[in-house]
Amino acid sequence: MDDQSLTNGHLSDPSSNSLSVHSHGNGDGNNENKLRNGSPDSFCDLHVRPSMPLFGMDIGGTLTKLVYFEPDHFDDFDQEERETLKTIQRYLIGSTAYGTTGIRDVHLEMTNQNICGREGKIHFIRFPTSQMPAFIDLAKYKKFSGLASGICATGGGAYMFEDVFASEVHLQLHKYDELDSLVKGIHYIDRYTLKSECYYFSNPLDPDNCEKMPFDFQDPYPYLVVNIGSGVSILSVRSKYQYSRVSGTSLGGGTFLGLCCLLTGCDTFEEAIELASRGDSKNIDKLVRDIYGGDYSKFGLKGDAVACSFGQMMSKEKRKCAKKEDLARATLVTLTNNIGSIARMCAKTEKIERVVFVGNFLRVNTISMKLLAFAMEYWSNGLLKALFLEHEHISHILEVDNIGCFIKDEKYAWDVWAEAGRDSQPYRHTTADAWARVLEEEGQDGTGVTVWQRHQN
Ligand SMILES: Nc1ncnc2c1ncn2[C@@H]1O[C@H](COP(=O)(O)OP(=O)(O)OP(=O)(O)O)[C@@H](O)[C@H]1O
Ligand SMILES: CC(C)(CO)[C@@H](O)C(=O)NCCC(=O)O
Repeated sequence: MDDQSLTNGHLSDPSSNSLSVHSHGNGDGNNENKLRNGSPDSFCDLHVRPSMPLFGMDIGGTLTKLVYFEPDHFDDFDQEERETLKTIQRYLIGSTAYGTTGIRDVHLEMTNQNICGREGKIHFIRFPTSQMPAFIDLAKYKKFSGLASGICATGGGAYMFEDVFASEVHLQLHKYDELDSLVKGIHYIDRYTLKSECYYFSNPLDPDNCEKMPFDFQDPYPYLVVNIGSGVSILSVRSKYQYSRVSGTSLGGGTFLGLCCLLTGCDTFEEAIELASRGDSKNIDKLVRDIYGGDYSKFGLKGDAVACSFGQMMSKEKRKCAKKEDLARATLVTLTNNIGSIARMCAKTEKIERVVFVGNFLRVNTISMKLLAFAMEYWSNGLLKALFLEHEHISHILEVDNIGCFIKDEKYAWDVWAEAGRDSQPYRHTTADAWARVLEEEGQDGTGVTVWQRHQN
């Protein structure tokens, strides 16, 4: 359905996302991003106050995701910061709903996290990006800028709202690439041992025995990531530090929601999914048997496979009696199957067997997850495995991971950054030579490493 995106991987220029550690040779435009840890250029310009140490944002095309790392204690903050933090925390943790559209997903909370040497809990908050003006007012009112000069942000909105944050909230958005963030977020989960994060559906072809099962994600390479947000990005991940965006499609979660609202008059994603859960897409789609009267055996197409999505709607009579539940279900199935089919082709081209589906389109959406599990298994004769994550919007986590770059003390900053960004090994390197050795140990090109220096306060 989206041929162009199958052939054109839209790769971000690796050199455009300026990071603290640069290993020369990454910006060779060879369709591959080497994931590097570090901070943006603006790190060099920090002065007076460091960046907001406990927050990160992912400002997407539909939803803005905010993470808050609640430290177990505030001992290492000064009095003024402590007061501001407590005010913000009272507001954030004191409630699970903010205004009419902001939500804290309590079930996603991650306890016993160690971020940059601090123990604490990670909270996940989301609100529609369309509500950004209200969030900006709130950030002004709660004096976010009293705590820091900047905040780490990813997603397209980190670029779009950069100026307004600077002028209105007096916060600099330290920008991170959204796909770098996504891959780092996924890799963060192997440190989250309290609960199994990754899962799959056993027996996806047998609805009565199809069950959610934990999947050991300790050694996952290579794998494909299909990030279903407003649109869809597909990445091939070869190692912890190497990935490429192999494809994408504009027919994504935003398309489902937009079309569903148009066709059924619903207003929210939850409503759309609820309608779909009660609908039957067979009343809307044309199946192979509606065309063949049974299977099309020569090419292995079963009679109950969809031959033509929305094909019944060619008939005026059928349109008249189409129920909104059926329309919602057909929209969901159409979008999901199309994404599944593009994912399958990418997996084949990339010679990859594990496909991790993420993105908020999958939130409260077991229908699509089971459909994807079915499609991967059925159409690949059991070769491909569809995997899912409890934190389906995993990319937020990155920003917390980068907190190390922005804490106050220069020496400590480098240490915790190294710790946070480089597995859990306690590296103690602050020079370019030392970083070059670290990169080489990890099998990366360590030549020509430069280390950005932050201005002394
Ligand atoms: N409460 C919600 N409101 C709106 N959409 C929702 C909601 N919950 C789930 N969704 C679905 O999730 C999609 C957005 O997913 P996600 O937050 O991963 O993407 P995004 O970051 O906004 O988009 P992109 O990455 O393309 O910029 C929506 O298009 C919709 O299909
Ligand atoms: C533009 C982004 C990356 C924004 O997150 C996403 O919505 C997307 O991957 N859209 C699909 C674009 C395409 O490849 O056709």
